[in-house]
Amino acid sequence: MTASDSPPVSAWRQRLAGAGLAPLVLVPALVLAAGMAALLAYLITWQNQVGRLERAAVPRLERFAMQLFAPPRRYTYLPHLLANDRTLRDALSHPRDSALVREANAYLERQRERTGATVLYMLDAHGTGIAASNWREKISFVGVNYAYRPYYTRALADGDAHFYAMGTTSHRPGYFLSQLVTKDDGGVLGVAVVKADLTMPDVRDYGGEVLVTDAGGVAFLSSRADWQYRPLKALSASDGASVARTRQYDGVLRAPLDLRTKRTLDSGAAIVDIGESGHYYMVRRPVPETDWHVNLLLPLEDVDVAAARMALLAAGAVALAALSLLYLWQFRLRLAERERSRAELEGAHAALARQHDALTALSDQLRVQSSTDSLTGLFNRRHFMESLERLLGTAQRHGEPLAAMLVDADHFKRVNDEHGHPVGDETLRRLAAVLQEETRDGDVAARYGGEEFIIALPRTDAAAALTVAERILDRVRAIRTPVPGGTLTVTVSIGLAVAGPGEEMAELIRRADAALYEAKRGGRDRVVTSA
Ligand SMILES: Nc1nc2c(ncn2[C@@H]2O[C@H](COP(=O)(O)OP(=O)(O)OP(=O)(O)O)[C@@H](O)[C@H]2O)c(=O)[nH]1
Repeated sequence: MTASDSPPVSAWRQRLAGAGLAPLVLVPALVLAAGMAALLAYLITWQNQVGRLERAAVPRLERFAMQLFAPPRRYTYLPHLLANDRTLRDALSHPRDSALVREANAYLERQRERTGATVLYMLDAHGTGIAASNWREKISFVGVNYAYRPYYTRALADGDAHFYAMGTTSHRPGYFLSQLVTKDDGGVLGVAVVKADLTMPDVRDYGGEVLVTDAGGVAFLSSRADWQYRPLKALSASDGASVARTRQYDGVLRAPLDLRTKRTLDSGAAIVDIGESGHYYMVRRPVPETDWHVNLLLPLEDVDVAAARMALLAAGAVALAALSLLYLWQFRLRLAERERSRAELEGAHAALARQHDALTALSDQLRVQSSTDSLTGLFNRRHFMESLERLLGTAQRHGEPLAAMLVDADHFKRVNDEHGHPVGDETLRRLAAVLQEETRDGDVAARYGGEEFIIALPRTDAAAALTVAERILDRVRAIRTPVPGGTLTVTVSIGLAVAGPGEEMAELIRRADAALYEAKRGGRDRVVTSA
């Protein structure tokens, strides 16, 4: 098949529909369209909802940081105060003097109560705790060496320091403020330290979870109790070693949270899964002056549900629209089909009507032919006999006269013999024309056989019929048929009979024939009326 003789598109469409192929093509197309719409709606809704979360997340993080770090800043003055206190300096100078140390402990205890800080303590020049506000407690800082802690080393180097860290003894995160304590001669006497615990601010209205993680990713502050002291992911070897060395999570560190990053967004935030807990939008910020991070985790279940709902709606809408279009299309096809059937029916009907007309014409023609004599155009003998039978019946019912006359050409054999058969035929046609012209409507003139004619004249009595016969004789005498060398004239003899009451048709004809015989015998070219 070439391009030029391929069927037009509409024909293909009809073929598709007709062959039942439409569902094979349309159903997958519909499913694909609905699927695409669902996907698009899902992505757009998801993006919008996450955008909304993202816009809300940053101010929450800032608020959190403010709440977290506001309290410790209140204590910046305190280490300096301790470093210059005579009692404490005395205790540092004479650490073996238990009375001085007791006095220092009591002083620190009072200051702690007054200020609300978590622990106040004094380290000697080697970093060992000499006096502490928690000296009475089971886990006291007295006697513990903190020389490796940055707040100590930095104070030695810089005079003072502030430092956020996990407490190695308390295992609680805090804000450490330190101040170098010097002797009057400038030598190092020790370091005064104030620790303010960091506590978890109230984040109930954040719509999610907040975690503060250290450099190794351990969540040391968490809005969810079961996430506290758990690394976000399994600790790296070096982080594990560091945790072991500093001993800051001894006895509290738990299994990793198993955080898996699914996607990183342009903003730097990420979509993560946390173990079996679910699916979260996660944004994190470093905490200034520390190696910590604040992490905000917002659950994405609602976003997923909203996106899925929109996807479902979009797919439904597309499916509905597509089904409506399909229905319209089918409806149009069916309309076109019906229109075509109607046109076909009308065509068939018109063809039938034409056939019917042709048959009627043929039948008329046959009827005329079957009742007509082909040479003269007059009725034939069979038709005449049927007509006479009917006319005779009518005449007798109404008591009306009916005449019958037999008209026979005289010496016609001679015409044929002398001038040939065609001249004979022409003569017969001219005789027939005279008979046709001389009879009225309602009369029936027919060729009875050979050169003999017969006429039925209803409502005609003998006298009237005689007049007609005389006129026929005259007209025949006047016929001039051209023949080689001149013209031919003919005469006819007529036998006339008028039907008697109740007379049979055969009898009437027989009497007319007898009268005709009389006319021939009487010399021809005349009319004889049956008695
Ligand atoms: N040309 C022609 N001749 C016909 C036709 N039918 C009959 N004839 C002839 O008419 C002639 C009739 O002859 P006959 O019956 O002997 O009678 P006639 O010669 O007319 O003599 P009369 O009737 O006694 O006057 C015959 O020669 C037939 O052949 C016809 O259709 N055409």
